[in-house]
Amino acid sequence: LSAFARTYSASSCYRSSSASHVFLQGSKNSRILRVSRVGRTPPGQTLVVRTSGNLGGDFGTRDTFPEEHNSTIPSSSQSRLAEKFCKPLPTGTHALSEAEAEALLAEVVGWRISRAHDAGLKLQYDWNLKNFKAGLELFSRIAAVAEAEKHHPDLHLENYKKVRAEIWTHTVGGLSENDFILAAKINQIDTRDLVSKKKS
Ligand SMILES: C[C@H](O)[C@H](O)[C@H]1CNC2=NC(N)=NC(=O)C2=N1
Repeated sequence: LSAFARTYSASSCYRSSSASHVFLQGSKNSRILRVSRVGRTPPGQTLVVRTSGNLGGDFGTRDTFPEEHNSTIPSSSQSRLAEKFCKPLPTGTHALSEAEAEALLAEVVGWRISRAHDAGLKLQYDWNLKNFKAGLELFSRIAAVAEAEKHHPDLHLENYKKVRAEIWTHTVGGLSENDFILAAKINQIDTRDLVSKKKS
């Protein structure tokens, strides 16, 4: 791999209609890359993309790219969780331990675990949106996923365009696999038309 090989924990990588573009949706924003060649790239393999410029901060790189670099397609584990379904938990199910939660966290790009001192663990994700209406639109897209899964996040819309989702399993008072499944499905929501382009 070239010295500039980068491994992106992109939440999803898919081709737009024109075969010349691949869309890498990163943890916070998304960028369109001009692809020098498009081939079938199964998850876990390396997709060679040619960028027309700097990818910017959300992929964790700030230096300008040389002509070509390599991105690794996210491992299939991310889609593994997104393909599962939330299920009612048997009574007495325990919340995941911190170690179990950390292990699953690797499969939900951009989410973090919050450890409120007196409460159980929660998953959190923040979006910076274009405007207030985009925030409400994101709420309704998340609501569709939550209703389908019968598993619901707390949603906050503050400073008119910042949305935070918090997920935990009320019945166990902490995290369960259901929370990570919901987070993985939320990661599949296309937010390109809602997120703010500038970093803030
Ligand atoms: C009956 C209904 O499905 C249950 O009350 C669901 C609703 N949504 C839920 N959402 C979350 N986050 N935790 C739960 O325990 C939960 N329980």
